[in-house]
Amino acid sequence: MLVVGKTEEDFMNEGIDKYISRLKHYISFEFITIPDVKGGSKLTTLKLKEEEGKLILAKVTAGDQLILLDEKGKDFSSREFSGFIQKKMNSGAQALIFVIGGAFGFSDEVYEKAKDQISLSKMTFSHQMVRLFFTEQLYRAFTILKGEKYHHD
Ligand SMILES: C[S@@+](CC[C@H](N)C(=O)[O-])C[C@H]1O[C@@H](n2cnc3c(N)ncnc32)[C@H](O)[C@@H]1O
Repeated sequence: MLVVGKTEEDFMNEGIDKYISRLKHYISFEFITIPDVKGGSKLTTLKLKEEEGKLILAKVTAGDQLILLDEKGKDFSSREFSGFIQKKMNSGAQALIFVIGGAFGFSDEVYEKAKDQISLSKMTFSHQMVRLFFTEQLYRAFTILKGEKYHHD
């Protein structure tokens, strides 16, 4: 998973770490933080997104699948999302790279490179909150795939 900028709130870091450690029972999982762009506050929003976009794309190698978290993306139930993950794992991708954008979202270059866009809700969450919600949903997806008693519907 790739995120832009550090998570500042300890209470969120605690939650994110909890789900990442649970996730690691099922998959090899890496949480990569793209550092804030230097002098970012002096850049226009467009330029800032372009600079962040370059840093994001620099982490992607051939065979990786880029999947963006985006409020305008496709929405899933948790069970549907587990099916999506299973299909992706069967597709032979080298790695699935889920990306959470910065405060202003993604550049056009990042959208062009992305294979899929996933929405957690039509509402916009802070880029920090989404890290916590999404690590929990990923964990939930694996418990569904393994038939474990975590998800109930
Ligand atoms: C504050 S939002 C950026 C909003 C910005 N208006 C945009 O155009 O994308 C920061 C990041 O959090 C993630 N995000 C926020 N709400 C989301 C949602 N409902 N579903 C999926 N991702 C979301 C996205 O990765 C987004 O780039």
